[in-house]
Amino acid sequence: MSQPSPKTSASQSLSGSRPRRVAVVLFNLGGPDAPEAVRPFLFNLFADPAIIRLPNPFRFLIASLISGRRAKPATEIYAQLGGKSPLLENTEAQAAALEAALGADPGAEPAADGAETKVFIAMRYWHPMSAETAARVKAYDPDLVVLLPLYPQFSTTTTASSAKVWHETAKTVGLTAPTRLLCCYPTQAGFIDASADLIRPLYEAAKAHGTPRVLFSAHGLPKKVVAGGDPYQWQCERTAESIAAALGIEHLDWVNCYQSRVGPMEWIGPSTDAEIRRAGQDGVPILVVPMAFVSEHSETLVEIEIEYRHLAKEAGVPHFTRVPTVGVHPGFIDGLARLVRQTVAGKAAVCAHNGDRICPPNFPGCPQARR
Ligand SMILES: C=CC1=C(C)c2cc3[nH]c(cc4nc(cc5[nH]c(cc1n2)c(C)c5CCC(=O)O)C(CCC(=O)O)=C4C)c(C)c3C=C
Ligand SMILES: [Fe+2]
Ligand SMILES: [Fe+2]
Repeated sequence: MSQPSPKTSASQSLSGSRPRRVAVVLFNLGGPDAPEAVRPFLFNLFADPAIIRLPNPFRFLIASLISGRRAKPATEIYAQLGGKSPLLENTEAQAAALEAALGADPGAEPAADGAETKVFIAMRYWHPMSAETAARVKAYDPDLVVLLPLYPQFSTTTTASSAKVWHETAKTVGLTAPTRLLCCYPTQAGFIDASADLIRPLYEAAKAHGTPRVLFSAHGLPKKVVAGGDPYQWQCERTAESIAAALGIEHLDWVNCYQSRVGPMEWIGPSTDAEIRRAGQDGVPILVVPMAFVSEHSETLVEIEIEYRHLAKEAGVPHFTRVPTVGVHPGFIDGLARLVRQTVAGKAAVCAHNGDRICPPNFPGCPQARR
């Protein structure tokens, strides 16, 4: 880890000058790093007011109850991955790739003007969490902080929850540098083209088994959250249409569906399992594209790879393909680097879900329009 280079003034304002030292903070969910961590990880998740919308002490009570009940099945899920989630190591690989991409091309557009950039990780429900990362970012002493969620689509349950905790924690540790949140990028070219790139050869291979159907499968949300104004489903639909268009396959058979439901509430649909059964009835091969996740973890490596593959076999689907997440695909990483540069340059991308542009006022599905 390099030492920060000297700056003219620690409290240098951004107005009228480009930042010289930028901290990019990647937000992700976090996952248990050992079997003993599963229950406290789940407690942190269900104690989040963005997930369980109750005041305390009821929320903590419910979180304690649900995490206790869910710990056993969740531990079994993580046991299939060696007892831990691979999310942190995969996010670290993305952080290293992004840092390299940001440092590698000083001539890129828009120019970063020689700003030194360091990439950090703040997980929401397991380590490293905001408190430890905010302290490390403060020690780096940046003159700009860019918050970059590894969630292409904005949700109150993910990006907004992480941003809220980040701002509270930054205040607690005395991190006062100007901070910009890059809210979302569901149709950003780098993300979309990298996704299409990964699908194309697998689609060609699946054609040997019939005309494939592409299932763009996103993590679901309770219907109530969407009815409350969460733009996540709207943005997921835009991602699915954009990847489908980028594939450039005539008469492509595709559907947008939702996985990973937990709890008794009604969730948005159609569900991925219902779509797998329908594909079985129709006798078509399927490709499952995890379009709301950008790296591998339990929801892709267990739920899709093991559980859905098994369900597809039972349902009579002739051929099942799990498409990998974009991970460190150079097109995806370069797309993120471009968004960061735009944000640093103050040009755009504070809200990047409308391509690479700031959304017009009250643009449907834009989280900025709801403030
Ligand atoms: C697009 C990203 C995600 C949204 C939206 C989201 C909402 C959401 N999640 C739960 C409950 C659980 N999620 C769990 C795991 C998990 N969730 C996401 C992403 C989103 N969640 C990821 C990346 C992961 C995987 C973590 C890992 O494996 O490392 C879990 C734990 C696993 C399990 O028990 O199945 C729960 C529980 C809710 C309730 C919710 C919206 C209200
Ligand atoms: Fe989740
Ligand atoms: Fe937007």
